[in-house]
Amino acid sequence: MAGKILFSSDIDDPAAWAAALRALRPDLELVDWRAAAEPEAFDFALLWKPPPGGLGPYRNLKGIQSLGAGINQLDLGTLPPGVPLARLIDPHLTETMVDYAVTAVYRHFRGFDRFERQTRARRWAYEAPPAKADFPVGILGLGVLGGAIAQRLRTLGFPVSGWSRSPRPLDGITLFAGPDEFPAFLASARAFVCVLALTEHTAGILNRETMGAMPPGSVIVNMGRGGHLVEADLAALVRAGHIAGATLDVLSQEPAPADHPFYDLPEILVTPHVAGGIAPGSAAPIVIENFDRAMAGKPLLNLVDPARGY
Ligand SMILES: O=C(O)C(=O)CO
Repeated sequence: MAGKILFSSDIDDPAAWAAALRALRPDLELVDWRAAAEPEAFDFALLWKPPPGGLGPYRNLKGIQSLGAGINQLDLGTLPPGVPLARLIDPHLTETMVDYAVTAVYRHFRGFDRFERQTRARRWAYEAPPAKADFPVGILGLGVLGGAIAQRLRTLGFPVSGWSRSPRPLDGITLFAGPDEFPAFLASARAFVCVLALTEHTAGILNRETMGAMPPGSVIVNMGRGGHLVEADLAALVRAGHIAGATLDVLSQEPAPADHPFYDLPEILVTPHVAGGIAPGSAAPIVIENFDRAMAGKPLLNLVDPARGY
């Protein structure tokens, strides 16, 4: 069915998206919000964030597709009530998230974080290469992304554990579920990779108490949302030497202000929310499928449950 799709993102390219959709479905017109006249003519929206001024004027939307696996950047409370919202899960996004997690884990595992600092300090300090058996990795969040990261790390030879709110069986991964098993999970690893959805239950889950319960020398990789981590607590635990380092792709404020304390801590590497890549060529078929479902009144793929928050 022909239709008109609103596009809004400050990081994705509207021309590339228009071309990718047109190549598959010439009857679909994608219009960037800056060029959008007649808001009531739009059927569907493809968004990283809503346009300034919100979606109120776009009264006839039948579905909204996030341009990310996460949806918190959309601020659910500001979206039109009753319009279904979908997360974006596609092979390119998953692969780029897996690549990022593996790179960050290896960087800490092989001590590149320390060697980078030693290089700048003109120091040569030999260390015997470590064994993976001594570097178990714990994954917070075992959805599509967490599951793929856990399996890849396991294939690479790391002992892997995972925690999710409800049990998610995964081959070869030591599983922990729910609040009762969280302390045992925190004791089970040396590197912790967070890919949880941000909800009222997971906000601030990496805090003084939980990171303090991790084995001394643990490292944190956060590629979920900035709201998962209490930043002042991480800074304090790094200064105290309990947490050895962190690789953070997401912060509570993005872009981070130039005076953010993490910029002064050599143990912390900040990347500018680049972990997951969205490629129009890869994701366009999923967007089209969800457009067609929305127009037919069918449930969207990767539909967000507003009560659950993801
Ligand atoms: O897909 C998302 O939500 C991301 O934040 C990717 O990094």
